[in-house]
Amino acid sequence: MKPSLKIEGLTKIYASAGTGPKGGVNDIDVDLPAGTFFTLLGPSGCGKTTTLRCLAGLEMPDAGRISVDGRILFDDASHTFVPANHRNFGMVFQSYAIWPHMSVFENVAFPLRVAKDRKFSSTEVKEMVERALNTVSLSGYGSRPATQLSGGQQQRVALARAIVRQPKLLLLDEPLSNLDASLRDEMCTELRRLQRETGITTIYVTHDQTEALEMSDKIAVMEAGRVVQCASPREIYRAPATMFVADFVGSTNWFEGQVAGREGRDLLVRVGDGVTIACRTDRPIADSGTVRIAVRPEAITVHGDGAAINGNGNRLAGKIQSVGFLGSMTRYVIEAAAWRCLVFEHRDQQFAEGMTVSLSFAAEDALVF
Ligand SMILES: Nc1ncnc2c1ncn2[C@@H]1O[C@H](COP(=O)(O)OP(=O)(O)OP(=O)(O)O)[C@@H](O)[C@H]1O
Repeated sequence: MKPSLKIEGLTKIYASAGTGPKGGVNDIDVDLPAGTFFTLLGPSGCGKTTTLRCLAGLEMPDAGRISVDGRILFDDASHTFVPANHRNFGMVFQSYAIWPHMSVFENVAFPLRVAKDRKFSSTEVKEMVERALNTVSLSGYGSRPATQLSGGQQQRVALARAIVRQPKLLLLDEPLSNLDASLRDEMCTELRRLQRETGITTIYVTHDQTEALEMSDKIAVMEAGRVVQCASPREIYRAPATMFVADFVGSTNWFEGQVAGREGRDLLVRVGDGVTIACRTDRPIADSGTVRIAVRPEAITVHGDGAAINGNGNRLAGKIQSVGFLGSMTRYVIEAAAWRCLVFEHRDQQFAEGMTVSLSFAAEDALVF
């Protein structure tokens, strides 16, 4: 696939008024093939919006280089900066900013009417607006006043306006955060469909890990102005590069213990009196010292006391502390070797509070940090 967006060493530091930490982003590298749905994911203040604003041309970076389809938009070395209105990017922000005094048609036509680099004939405008409205499933809504639309429909109008000029890049900053939960789910699916159909390279900003995992081809997890891992949703979830990523994306059980040696490909870690966890790891970890182990709640299986457990892997004795019925799964909180473990099981509830049980999980599911 041909490359689309390339960001190299992007840095934007905001001068802090006081002595506190400086905000912004530091040394961001991203290289995406055309047509990627790419998500910047991280907690509040980690630099997602700053990165997006630098891409949009709304912010002047301090250093680095940004190019789209080989066209350089920013390069500090050659003092290149293409202003926002010459980038032809579509943008949708949290407050989707639909103009209430205009019809749906005029809202979507707006970027074509104000375009400085091209004049569009009225036939072109009509065709382009109708195509955009059709893409967001709002054909026939053109003459409606924008104020007579539901929140979800207004969001679609904002999207239609963003894609009407068939932009090279679509920039979305938390576009679903003002919608209620069921509408958000629907728009998640809709956005993904729209992106696949149009093939527009999309940069999506969110702090919601579920949205990120569900929609993205690739995710960059950000922490304190830096990208700490950039990978597919599966890899981010299954092989988090740092404790921060393991903690931020999905739920994790943490154990802490002393390295007790190695057995074949496994590192053995003592996490309690006579309790050792085997962790399959390729990371270079010293044969002594303290480490932390992360195990996902769904990687653990609960067995009845004394039940035969097939196969190799880790075994811990435990006691059920609480049971929660969540419809499609059961959530157990279990005390095991003085650790509090969260377990998600898709089987119907089989164990009750206070029962003695055994937990098992594979060495491959015990990630060591
Ligand atoms: N104009 C500005 N002046 C000074 N500091 C800023 C400015 N804009 C952002 N910052 C700081 O830069 C850091 C990154 O902010 P940014 O808005 O990019 O984070 P974010 O990840 O998008 O957060 P949120 O999810 O809350 O929107 C923060 O520490 C923020 O306070």
